Amino acid sequence: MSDMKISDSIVYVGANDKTIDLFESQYPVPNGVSYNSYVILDEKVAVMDTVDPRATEEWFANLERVLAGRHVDYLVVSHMEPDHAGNVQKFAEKYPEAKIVGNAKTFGMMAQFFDFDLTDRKVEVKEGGTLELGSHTLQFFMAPMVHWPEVMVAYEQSEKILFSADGFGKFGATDVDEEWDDEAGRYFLNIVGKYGVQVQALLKKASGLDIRMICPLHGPILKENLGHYLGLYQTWSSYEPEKKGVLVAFASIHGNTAKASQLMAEYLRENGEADVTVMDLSRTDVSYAVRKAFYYDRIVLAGATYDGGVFPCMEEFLLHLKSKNYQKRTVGIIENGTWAPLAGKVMKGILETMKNITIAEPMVTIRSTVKEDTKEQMKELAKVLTA
Ligand SMILES: Cc1cc2nc3c(=O)[nH]c(=O)nc-3n(C[C@H](O)[C@H](O)[C@H](O)COP(=O)(O)O)c2cc1C
Repeated sequence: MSDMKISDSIVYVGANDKTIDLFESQYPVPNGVSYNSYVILDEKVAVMDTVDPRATEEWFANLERVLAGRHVDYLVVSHMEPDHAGNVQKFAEKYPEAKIVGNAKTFGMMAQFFDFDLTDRKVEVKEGGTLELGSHTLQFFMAPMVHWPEVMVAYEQSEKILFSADGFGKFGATDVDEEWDDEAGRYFLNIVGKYGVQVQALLKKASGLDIRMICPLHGPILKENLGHYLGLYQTWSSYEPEKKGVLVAFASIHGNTAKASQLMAEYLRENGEADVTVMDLSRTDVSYAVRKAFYYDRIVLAGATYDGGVFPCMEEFLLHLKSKNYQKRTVGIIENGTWAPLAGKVMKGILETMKNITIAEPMVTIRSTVKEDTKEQMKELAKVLTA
């Protein structure tokens, strides 16, 4: 990849990965992912994070070219997750003159991941601490659990750049032209979503800084319209919906619950609901469903009964939502069962363990296929949900 100039003194040296199957062994990334890394060239030279071991060679080649023979003074490690810190030991061996910058927790983890001598090489920073590079000064702010405990972000004071670690990250390689909100939302809500309170704390610290540019560790560098991105982070981290609308998410074995879900969407639209999305949980990766569930203010869960419980893809979806702190939403429930419908009870049971969830009545029970009486129940539920 060609070097990307961030400014006269700052250069991008990261790499795009378009061959990875699942990011974090879990998330499909149809447009790949980038592992961002930056070099600040001043009287002192600082490298901001390493990259995933999948991109080691490309990163070292980028780094060498940009350094053009200069020594490295500091490697700043924002956190120890291997997709960014995977090359810390290799870097430390290749650049023995470089000091490693982290906080107390970073160094505790570094010893767990690696086995190299940090004596005389550690620069331990604390909240608000600074690192002088010449005309550039990095100031560090701790961002615990956004999304690992040792995370810290760095604010470069002269150019007003926030090196935001995984904050403001996005799936997708940097050379792919795609809209930011959806893939950044899927990244945030699935990966950092659980830690809304901690993200709010970081946003509060950021509000005291004059930020002109955000350099995250995944996805594009944000240079314009920063209020848009900060606003979305505010919405996501406070678990507020992005838009008024309904997700109808279904788990159907033989297709009847799927048909009922399409019908439910029709009834919602007939009641004036402008934005309704229907999703097949068997055939949609759960990370997209989680993103859409947070996007809207309401959801209808339609699940077939399966072995005395709910069809597993619905249960998995609900457990993901619970682990990401899904809350502040109204939920309608449709269950289907042929001999002993139980899916509704199971779905309700999981929902009741979440905060601020309102379950809309009536809960609809379908026995195998939709009949007139179930149509009436669904129409009633649609009315309640759109009231
Ligand atoms: C393996 C399997 C297990 C099932 N277990 C139950 C059950 O415990 N109770 C029940 O009422 N229906 C059970 N059903 C029936 C489903 O709930 C049935 O598919 C549903 O009523 C029709 O909806 P669908 O076409 O969306 O799958 C089961 C179906 C299958 C294939």
